[in-house]
Amino acid sequence: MDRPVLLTGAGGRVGQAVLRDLGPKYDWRLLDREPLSRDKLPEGTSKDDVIVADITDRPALREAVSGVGAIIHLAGDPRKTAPWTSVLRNNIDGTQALYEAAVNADVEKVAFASSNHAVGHFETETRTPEMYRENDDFRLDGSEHPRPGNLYGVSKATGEFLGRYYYDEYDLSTVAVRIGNLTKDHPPRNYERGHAMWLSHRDCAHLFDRCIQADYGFEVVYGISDNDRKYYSIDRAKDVLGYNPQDNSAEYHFDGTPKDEVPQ
Ligand SMILES: NC(=O)C1=CN([C@@H]2O[C@H](COP(=O)(O)OP(=O)(O)OC[C@H]3O[C@@H](n4cnc5c(N)ncnc54)[C@H](O)[C@@H]3O)[C@@H](O)[C@H]2O)C=CC1
Ligand SMILES: O=C1O[C@H](COP(=O)(O)O)[C@@H](O)[C@H](O)[C@H]1O
Repeated sequence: MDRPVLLTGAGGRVGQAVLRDLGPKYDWRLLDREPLSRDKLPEGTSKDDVIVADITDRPALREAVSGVGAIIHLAGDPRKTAPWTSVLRNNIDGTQALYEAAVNADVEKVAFASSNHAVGHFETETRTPEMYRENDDFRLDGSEHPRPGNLYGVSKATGEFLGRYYYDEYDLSTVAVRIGNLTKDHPPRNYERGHAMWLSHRDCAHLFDRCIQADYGFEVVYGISDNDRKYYSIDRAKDVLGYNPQDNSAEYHFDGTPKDEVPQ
């Protein structure tokens, strides 16, 4: 990518995981509604590369996307309990504003942070908890229709549809990454579902790197590490994006301690 990359929601958990590994690789433009402290900025980035603005601020977005080649769109309300008023504004209106600005600025591709909660209602009483276990072969692969588990999930499914529309109507390459559960250094502790959908920090950064580098039209992929326990297939991410994850929750005990740790 020879043009700048816009990262929205740059100050958050996913944004910081991306910047920690990909910081030196791209010419970044960073947008967040909260100011970013110096320690959140990759080396070589200055305050001039930071736009402190709300994602629904359309004039600010127009400026933010000018000259940009690709966008990683993370800004939004990430709470699974978020109320409708918040997801409507931050996640749905904000994502539409982002796509509109992207098309008008001839951006090449957009990677959108969707969520496991866009498909939460596949986790039915009859399937759980078996589907979280290693020997269960139930898989979602991204070709299924969303079945949101909450209003936050509805907003993420809507973001995916916006991507579909902007690709079909304007040829804007889009990938929706249904992110599992991002935690640093170890899978979520004592949480079966979390072990099945763990996304490590380095796999997260690598996956979004592939979203910037690869060629695609419209895609929906799952963003998890290569966990032995899984009910999301990562085949599409591997085949289309060249995703090559390094981590696996099976290398950790259920309490999150690494299995290969030498006892003191
Ligand atoms: N952390 C995870 O495991 C997962 C995250 N996601 C999605 O990834 C994205 C990032 O999530 P996290 O980094 O965990 O959340 P976070 O809350 O740590 O970061 C979100 C960032 O976006 C900014 N932001 C929020 N609303 C904004 C607005 N209206 N305008 C501008 N900036 C705004 C916040 O200031 C914050 O810095 C979200 O869209 C979330 O739904 C999806 C699945 C799992
Ligand atoms: O979409 C999201 O999902 C993750 C994992 O969900 P959980 O139900 O296992 O907590 C969540 O941690 C994150 O905040 C959210 O944005």
